[in-house]
Amino acid sequence: MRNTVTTFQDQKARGDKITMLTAYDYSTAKLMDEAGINSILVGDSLGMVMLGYKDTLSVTMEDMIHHTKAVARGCENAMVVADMPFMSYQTSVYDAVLNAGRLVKEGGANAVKLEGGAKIAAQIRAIVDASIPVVAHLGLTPQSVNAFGGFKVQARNEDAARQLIADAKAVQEAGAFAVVLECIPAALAAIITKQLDIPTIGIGAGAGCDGQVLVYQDMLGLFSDMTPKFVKKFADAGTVMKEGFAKYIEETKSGVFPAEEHCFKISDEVLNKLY
Ligand SMILES: Nc1nc(=O)c2c([nH]1)NC[C@@H]1CN(c3ccc(C(=O)N[C@@H](CCC(=O)O)C(=O)O)cc3)CN21
Ligand SMILES: CC(C)C(=O)C(=O)O
Ligand SMILES: [Mg+2]
Repeated sequence: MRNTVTTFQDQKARGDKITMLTAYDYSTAKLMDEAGINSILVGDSLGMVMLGYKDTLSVTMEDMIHHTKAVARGCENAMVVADMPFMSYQTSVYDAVLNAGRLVKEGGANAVKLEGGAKIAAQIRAIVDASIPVVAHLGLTPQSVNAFGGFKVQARNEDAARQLIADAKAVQEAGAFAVVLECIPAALAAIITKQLDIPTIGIGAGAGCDGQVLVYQDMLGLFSDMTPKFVKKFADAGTVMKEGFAKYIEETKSGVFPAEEHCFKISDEVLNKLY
C-alpha cells in the first residue's frame, strides 16, 4: 500500500517511526521500496553525492526532475518526496508553485520539500493550496551554507532555539504535513516533536523525532568526502564494490573472464562457411 500524508500522520499518532532514505536512481529506489521504506527523498544532496559539487547550490530543476523521474519509476509503496532546488522557490510564491508543480507533473513526485520557516510560509501555503503536499526543512538548511559559514549544528543558544520552535509552528500553520529537522540538539528536536501535530523527521536531531532520514551513500559507506557525526554506517558497500571492481580487472587481465558460460555459440555448419 502506498505511503501517504495520512499514513505519516497515523504513524506519528501510533508512535510507529517513519523511515526515509534518499535515492536518486531507479535501481536503488526499487531496492529500498522492496525493503519496505516508508518514503524516499530525492534530495538536492544529489549535487554532492551524485554530481560531485561541494554543496547543493548548483543543483537545477532539470537535475531534480531527471532524478525524480527515475526514482518514481522504482517505487510501488514508498512516498516520493522531491527537494526544491536552491532559487526555485525563494524568489517568489509564483516560482514556488510553478516549480513544485513541475516536480509532481514531470517528475512524478508525491510531495515536495522546501528549506526554511516563517520566511517561506507564503510559498508553503500556496503550494499546499495547489494540492501538492509539502515537507518543510529546518535547522541546518544546506542551501543557506554561505549564510551559516559552513555545515554547522544549529539552534544551540536560547534565541536560535526559540526561533526554531516558532519556525516549526509557522510551517505547520502554513500547511506542511511533515518537517525535517537537521543537525540540531536532540533535546530541542524532542521538544518540537511534542509541540507539533505533524511528524518530525530527523537527521542529526536524535531519537525523539517521529522518523529518521539519512543520505543513502552515507549509511552504506559509499561517500567519503565527509562524515557528519550523525551518520551510522549500516553496511560497508563501498568496500564490497571496490573489491568487485578489483576482481573484474584482475580476471579480465588474466583471461579468467569471460568463461565459456558467458559466451554465445554459432553452429559448426555456419562457422565452416566463414573459414
Ligand atoms: N552525503 C551527504 N550527507 C548529508 O547528510 C548531506 C549532504 N551530503 N549534502 C547536503 C547536506 C549537508 N549536510 C551536512 C554536511 C556536513 C555536516 C557536518 O560536517 N557537520 C559537523 C558539525 C560541525 C559542528 O559541530 O557544527 C559534524 O561533525 O557532524 C553536517 C551536515 C547534510 N546533508
Ligand atoms: C539530508 C536531506 C534531509 C536532504 O535534504 C537532502 O538529501 O538533500
Ligand atoms: Mg536537501
